[in-house]
Amino acid sequence: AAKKDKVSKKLIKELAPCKAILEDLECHDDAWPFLLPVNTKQFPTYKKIIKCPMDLSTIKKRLQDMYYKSREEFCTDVRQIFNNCETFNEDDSPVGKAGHCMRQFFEARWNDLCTS
Ligand SMILES: Cc1ncccc1N[C@@H]1CCC[C@@H]1S(C)(=O)=O
Repeated sequence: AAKKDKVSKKLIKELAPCKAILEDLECHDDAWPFLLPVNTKQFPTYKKIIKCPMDLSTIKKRLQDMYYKSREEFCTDVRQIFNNCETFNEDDSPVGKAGHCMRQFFEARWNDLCTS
């Protein structure tokens, strides 16, 4: 039991900062395209082009459900949002620009963590 407790304590320590970063992403001015799963009724080709859809509400649920086993798994899901955005949207489109901005914001916050 002691070993398990140590692991879970470590995990809470690891994932608490992820929750803080997620909240900052959700309230960012440029988060509007990424708050919910892409509407495949509005964008019927999305499912065909994007194999691993991801969005901020899904990551929030995964954090709450203790789905992530490490900080890295959280980071991979966040980067998936921005990679999908680059695949589907033109760089100079409103959604494309928002994606580049949000990725920069995230990576800076992520670096703060890793060096802290
Ligand atoms: C992130 C994304 N990537 C490709 C196409 C569309 C979108 N977002 C749309 C634009 C605003 C919200 C909708 S949404 C998330 O409701 O579909």
